[in-house]
Formats: sequence, structure tokens, C-alpha cells
Amino acid sequence: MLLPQINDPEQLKSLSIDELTTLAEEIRRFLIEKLTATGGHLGSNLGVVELTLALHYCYNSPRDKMIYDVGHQAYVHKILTGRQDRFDTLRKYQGLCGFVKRSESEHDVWEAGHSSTSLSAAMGMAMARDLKGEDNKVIAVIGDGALTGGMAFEALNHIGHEKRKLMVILNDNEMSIAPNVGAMHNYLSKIRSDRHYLRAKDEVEGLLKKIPAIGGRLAKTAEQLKNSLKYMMVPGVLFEELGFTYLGPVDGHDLEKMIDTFHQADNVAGPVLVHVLTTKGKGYKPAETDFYKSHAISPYKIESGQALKAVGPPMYTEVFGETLIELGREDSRLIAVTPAMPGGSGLFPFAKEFPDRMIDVGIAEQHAATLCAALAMEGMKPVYAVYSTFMQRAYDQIVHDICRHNANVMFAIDRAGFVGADGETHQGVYDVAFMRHIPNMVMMMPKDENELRHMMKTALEYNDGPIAYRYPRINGTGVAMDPELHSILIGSWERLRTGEGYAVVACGPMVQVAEEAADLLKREGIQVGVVNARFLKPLDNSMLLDLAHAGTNMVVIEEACQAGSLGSSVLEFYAENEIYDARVHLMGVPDIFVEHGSIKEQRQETGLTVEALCARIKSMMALSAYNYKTTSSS
Ligand SMILES: Cc1ncc(C[n+]2csc(CCOP(=O)(O)OP(=O)(O)O)c2C)c(N)n1
Ligand SMILES: CC(=O)[C@@H](O)[C@H](O)COP(=O)(O)O
Ligand SMILES: [Mg+2]
Repeated sequence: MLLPQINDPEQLKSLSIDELTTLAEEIRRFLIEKLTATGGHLGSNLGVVELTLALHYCYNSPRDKMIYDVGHQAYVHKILTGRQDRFDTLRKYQGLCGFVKRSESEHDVWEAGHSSTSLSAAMGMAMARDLKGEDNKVIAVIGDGALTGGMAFEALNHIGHEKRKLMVILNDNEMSIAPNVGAMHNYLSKIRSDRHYLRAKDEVEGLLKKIPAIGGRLAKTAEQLKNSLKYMMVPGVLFEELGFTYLGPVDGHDLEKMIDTFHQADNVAGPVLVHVLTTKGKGYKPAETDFYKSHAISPYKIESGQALKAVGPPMYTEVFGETLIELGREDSRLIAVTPAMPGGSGLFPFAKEFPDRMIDVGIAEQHAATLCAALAMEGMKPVYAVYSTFMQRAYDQIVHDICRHNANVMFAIDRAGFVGADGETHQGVYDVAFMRHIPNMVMMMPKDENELRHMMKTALEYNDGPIAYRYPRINGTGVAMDPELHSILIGSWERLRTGEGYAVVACGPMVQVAEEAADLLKREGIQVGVVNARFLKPLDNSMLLDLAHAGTNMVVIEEACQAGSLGSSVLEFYAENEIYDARVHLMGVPDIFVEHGSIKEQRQETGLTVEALCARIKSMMALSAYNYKTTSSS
């Protein structure tokens, strides 16, 4: 076995092609075996085994900067850079991160998690290199899916203009998470599949080489001929026209061909794009055939590739997907728009019934938002189905195109709150803070999956502007579902329990935490009220006034950043209403990035637990008893 001996990429340089090929197979086997226990981005990583080997064989990391777009396909890079012994901890609390992580290794030079940032990073590193007078290589590996992200085009435009030396490796497996979409995808597929293209390309290149270097007028004609022939036949002409030298397409599983192509690329003065063709899930049949499931797979059975069945009630996402079909049948104006996450957002069932009303725009959250604004302004009922974390990309479009127009867009914000194994780049904890302050926005969060359904109905029947509902990446509570859906009064909270002097104001899954804490405290004779703060905007002003006038000691608990979310808005409300003696304690996500682990561990790390809430209530009681004693004795 070669793999156990490899703990530094330098060791690859002395291996033969045959040995590298053997090593590739060992890495593939290693990935398949390790990920049965940990889960992770199996398909993407199986597809880049040879590509990553060839990169580390040809170049000198970390001096040569290797930048992985999204970074979900960097497991092979981690294996080759001394971390194979940590793979049992992959995506686990305080274990190996599932994405590139600078604190893990000097070879990890650029972190991501969100797509399409690698080309901008490469441009920045190339520019810095040149300004410092250094000569290291800068290499960005970007997938065909990530290439549909707007940022990638912004960077291509700039790189082609600057013409600095850097290499872009386009890892084209025709897949995003679902099959890739868009005109760029079609263009790449044509290159991939058009055999005439590829044969003619070799003939044209052979012909071009035969045109001898000649002087005088003829040279100009020859050059023009060369360019027009190249224009017609070189497949990557789009990139050539943007200022790149295009090399490829090359088989991304053929080590020798890739190494040769990389050496060719080294002789190119300016930016070069190497188009590499790979197979997502390569070498593991279940991953090659079910590329969607193997993109981000939970632990699975090795023989079948089937994920180990998660137990419990359906995920919120599944309830959303099913309910959207009910609403879609009721209102033909309903259109679902997703930026490249049809599966993760639960839209495949909806798409099956309404194929023309589920629009996947690719990794294009900004475009998706403005598209929805225009759809709404033209009388449609668009549902912008998006992960909280990825929606961060579309902040300006939400302000500028949706809310300012007061466009009647429905936001279905999935992965709201902690997401678990994807960690800090994917936590859905900022959307309340960045949306509630935008004029015209209405924002809800259900306490359970049954209330989610009613919120979806509320959103569909609401015609006065943008309205959002957010829900977590967890199983529902198993609550019985009401067969009939009804609208909820906008801005109305729900008092679930009355208390004696103390109340917890909670939203989303924190309502369940509050209920459990109230049960525990009740056993100690402490009656704590529980309020389901199901509207994050507008707040339930009358309930807030009642709570304050009753002298209630309140705890606002939410799985969102404490700065700027529900708790902040409650404090703002009391200040605005000159109620300066309102007793409010905030429990939210503190001012840190919460790394990967389970959602349970993330809540423990941030104190969003039943135990912490009980302790908080008790300390508030002790404090008010102390205050009472000191004031009554003075
Ligand atoms: C801004 C943003 N939107 C969506 C995602 C979710 N996402 C992660 S990987 C991926 C597909 C990437 O496809 P590609 O770049 O082709 O990589 P592959 O997995 O095929 O190797 C998507 C949509 C993301 N990480 N970032
Ligand atoms: C890398 C990436 O951004 C996606 O693959 C993401 O990890 C999917 O998240 P879910 O597993 O929550 O759908
Ligand atoms: Mg891809």
C-alpha cells in the first residue's frame, strides 16, 4: 500500500505514473470506506482524485497556491497533505472540517463553503505575488456548477483584462448538486460531447502548427487565418475571447494527459484555463449513478450506497415540499425559484407535478431574487426557495428589487438556524438580522411543521408585499397536521403558557426548548410562561406591552445571531415606547462563527439548551430577590 506512506505531497514527485495510478485507487477506496461512517461530499471528491494527485505532483503546495472553489471537494487534498489519519473525525465536532480550513494546514490557503469565490481569490493572490515580485503559481479549481455563479464571471472578466499569470482548472463533471443548468453548461456540454469538435480541433491545431513563421504581408494574413480557424474550431473560444489560453478538454482521470497539459499550461504567459472532464462519483457505482444523493451524503451502506435511514418525523423541508404542491394546485400563479438547490430545498416533488413552475437558475442567488421581484410585479406568486446562508448573496437584490418595489415575493428560507456538519460557512443565523430591518418585509418562523404549513398558506394569501417564513434543517416535532390550512393574523404571537412573573419569548425550535424548560421548572414550583414569537416582523406589540406592564421578567431565546435578531427588536420596541424598566434577557447565538459538529453540540456550545434556559430563569429570580431585599432594607 502506498497511501499510508504519504504524509507530504513532496513524496508524490518521485512516484511513477503507474504508482500514481495505484495511489489513486487506494485514495478512492479510502474515501469510500471512511465516508460510510462520516458521510460527506462523496461524489465530488471521488471525481477529483486524479486531478488533485496531478496538481500536487506538478506543483509545490503551499508555495504554489491551490484554491478549491466551494472547498467541498478538497478531501483528496487533505489526504495528500498529512491529514488522512484524521478522517474518522470528518465534519464532526472539533474534528476535520468538511471544507478547506487554514487552521488545519499550511496547504489550505483559501477557505470557502460558498460557491464561486475561487477566481477572485486567485486574482488577488496573483496580483499580490506580482506586486511582491514573487513567482509562485496560483491555481484555482472550479467546478462547472460554481462557474454558473455570478462572482465567477466578474472574476473571469477581470482576470482576462489583467492578463496576469494564473491557472484556472475547470472541473467539468456536468453536475452541480443536481444536473447543472444554464447556457454555460450547454456550451461546455457541446465541447464535451461534440466529437467533430474534438477531431477537428486536433486537425486544426495540426494545420496551424504547419503554417511556418513567415515575414511580410503574408504573416498578417496567416495570423488572421489562424485566428479565424481557431475561432471556428477551438472549443474554448469563449474563454479565449475573454483573454485566457484555453487548453483541453482533457480527461480528468488520465494522470499522464493531465500532467502533460499542466506542463503545457506552465509555458503560457498569461491566464490559462484548463478544461478537465471528470465523472462525479468516479469509481463507486452508487455514487456515479445517483450523483444527487452522493453529493452530500449522510453515513451509508458501502455495498449499496444507500444512506442509513434517518429516523423520526419528516424534515421541515419535506413538509414544505409537499405543502407547496397543495398550494400549487390551488393557485396556478405559484412559481418556485431555486438557486441550484432543487433537491436540498425539497422541490423535486413539486417539479414532478409542475415541471414548468420550478425554475432552477443555477448558483445565482442574486439573479433568483430579482427574477422573483419581476415575476411578482407581473402578477405571479413566486416562492424564492433558498438556504438562509446562501441568501446572504442576495442582500442588495432583496432590498433594492424586492422590498423597495414592495414586490409580493414569498421567501421559503430553509436551513434557518444551525445546520450541523457543514459548520460555520453554512449556519443560517444571520437572515433575521439582515431582513427584519428592511421596510415592507414580513418575517415568520413556525414552532412546528404544522404551523409551517399555515404560514405557507398565510404567505400565499398575503398580497401586500414581501413575506418570509424560515425553518430549520431538522426533523419536525411529529405534531398532528391540520388537514385544512388557514391564514395566521399577521403580527400575532401565541401565548402557549402563562407564568408567574417570568416568561420565555421563543421562536422556531426554541419554543420546544422553552416548553421543556417550563416543565422542568414547574416541578420546582416555578411557573414560567411561554410565548411563541412566530412573527419576527412585525412584532406582537400588544403582547409585548402586556408583558412589560405585568412586570414580567422575560428571556428571549432564538437560534439566530443575538445581535440584531428577535431579541434586539424586542429591546428596540421597549425603548421606542419609553418603557425603560422592561426586564429582558437575550439568549441567542453569540458573536462567533460556530464550527461544524451536530446541531445539538452547536446549541450546547452557544448555550441554547433547556439546562441553560432553566439556569437563566433561576439566576433572574435570585437577582430580583436580591434587588427586592436591598431596596426593601434601604
Ligand atoms: C453561493 C452558494 N450557493 C449554493 C451552494 C451549494 N452548493 C454547494 S456545491 C454546489 C454544486 C457545485 O457544483 P460544482 O462546482 O460543479 O462542483 P461538483 O460538486 O460538481 O464538483 C452547490 C450548488 C454553495 N455552496 N454556495
Ligand atoms: C457544499 C454545499 O454547500 C452543499 O453541498 C451543502 O453542503 C448542502 O447542504 P445540505 O446537506 O444541508 O443540503
Ligand atoms: Mg460539477
